[in-house]
Amino acid sequence: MKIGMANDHAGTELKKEIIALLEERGHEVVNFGTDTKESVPYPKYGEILGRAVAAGEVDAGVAICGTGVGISLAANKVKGIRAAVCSEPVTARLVKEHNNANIICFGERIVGVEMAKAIVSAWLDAEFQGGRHGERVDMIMKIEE
Ligand SMILES: O=C[C@H](O)[C@H](O)[C@H](O)COP(=O)(O)O
Repeated sequence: MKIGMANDHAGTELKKEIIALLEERGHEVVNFGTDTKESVPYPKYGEILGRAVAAGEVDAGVAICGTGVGISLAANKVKGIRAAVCSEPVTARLVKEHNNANIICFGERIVGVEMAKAIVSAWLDAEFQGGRHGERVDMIMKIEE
């Protein structure tokens, strides 16, 4: 898959580890920045990633900020985006299986490197289950109309 990555200054270090994981797993990574610790606004990066996923420029996205929340709120404002904040892998699996989350988010100030890798792996390994979950996701997407 082609996976987009975006983060603010609070996610720069963890992003490097996640890019390495994604590349080890054979994915192509598109890095939308930021790549320094100079303070930048997370809404900008959430929006950039959200628009790239919604446009099909990338297949899915990983977003990091201090908590994962701010960047998820921004990404979720883009039509077609279901960005989910996770701090452990069970939720990460379920947001794919039940909610078909197309962006996974977490906080560098909240989770360690190994937990973040476990979150990303659980999300990538899971499959959307459709059925009743598909009907509910459709209901969410209709709210955008
Ligand atoms: O939800 C917001 C994120 O956690 C940001 O990364 C955080 O607010 C940045 O905080 P600061 O500007 O104090 O580094």
